[in-house]
Amino acid sequence: MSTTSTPSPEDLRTAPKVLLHDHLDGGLRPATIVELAAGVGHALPETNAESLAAWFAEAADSGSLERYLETFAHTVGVMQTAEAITRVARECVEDLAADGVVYAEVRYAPELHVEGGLDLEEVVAAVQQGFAEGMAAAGGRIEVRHLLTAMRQAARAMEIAELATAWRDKGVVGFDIAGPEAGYPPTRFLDAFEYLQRENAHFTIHAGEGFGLPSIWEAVQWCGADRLGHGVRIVDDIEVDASGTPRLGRLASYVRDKRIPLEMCPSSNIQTGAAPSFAEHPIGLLASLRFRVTVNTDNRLMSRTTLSNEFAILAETFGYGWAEMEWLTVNAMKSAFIPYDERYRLITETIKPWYAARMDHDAR
Ligand SMILES: O=c1[nH]cnc2c1ncn2[C@@H]1O[C@H](CO)[C@@H](O)[C@H]1O
Ligand SMILES: [Zn+2]
Repeated sequence: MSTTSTPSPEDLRTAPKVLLHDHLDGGLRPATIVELAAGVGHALPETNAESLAAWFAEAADSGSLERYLETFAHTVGVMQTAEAITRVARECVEDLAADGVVYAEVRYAPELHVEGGLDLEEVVAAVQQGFAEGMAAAGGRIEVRHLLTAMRQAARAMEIAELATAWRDKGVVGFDIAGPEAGYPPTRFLDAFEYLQRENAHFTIHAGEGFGLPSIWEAVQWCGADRLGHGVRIVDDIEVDASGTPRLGRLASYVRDKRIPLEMCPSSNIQTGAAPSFAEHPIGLLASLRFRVTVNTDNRLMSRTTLSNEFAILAETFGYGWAEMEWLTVNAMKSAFIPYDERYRLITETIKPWYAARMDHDAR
């Protein structure tokens, strides 16, 4: 299903895209961090926007998830007032809309934004305000929803899960856990996941990034995750023999058979050491085996990336053309946490017509 022409970065930017895994506190504009930090007296490693951008990319490029996460001290540190949070949320929507994203689920951990005296509700309200302003300014070109994250090293998952259900009709569509994976298995938060299942609510779990198969197995088979954040290590359950024939183990088969979406983030995975290189990134194998693969940014600031840039990397590395990009985009839209009729409408009215017209144009 390969198309002949390789899409240019500009083409990739205009194509309608869907983003399921993007951290609000991993996508700030460097200039905004500089301004906000000056306002609250937060000390930054660099005070000029361009040097700060380079610092984040370099510091996050450590090969370890734990060290990668240390850089968030300088984003979370300037997101402690309602005004700052609203501004960051509004700019996030603007930046995603400018990159051609038509639907996004943006996540953050409310518990990390209470150091300036806000309560959890006020944090979510501040984000919602910014999202609403950004969407209004984009004039209907983009829909953005929240996912509320609980931090694995903390013990507030149940509270955050309840916050997610309290806000479910006001912009929040799901729940997640993030932070260091090794030593913090998903079952630590089983009460929160069971609560969400009883509430008919949706959740994704960061699993198979900084730790391997046991983490994915717990996320899916104990906790009932609707989607997997990254999930790259599922390849450890796939054996490719000398003739190149892949054999799936039981967990990999289950994930593929159940169409459990994998929120893959190529650039981020290289930085944290979850994948050795773009060419060896598991997304190539998993997409060829028809897992429900989706493409995401994770942290645009730390990876100095955009969703269209992640697609450009895949186009270059694996030769993906418009057909593959449409498949990945429809996969993401099918996997979103908004109601079926809304997903269906975006697929049939926004996504499919655009790719059909584009491929038709190329075929002439
Ligand atoms: O790829 C990741 N794996 C695990 N945790 C992450 C990743 N990216 C960001 N965060 C963590 O999620 C928090 C809420 O957005 C961030 O503050 C960061 O600590
Ligand atoms: Zn993430």
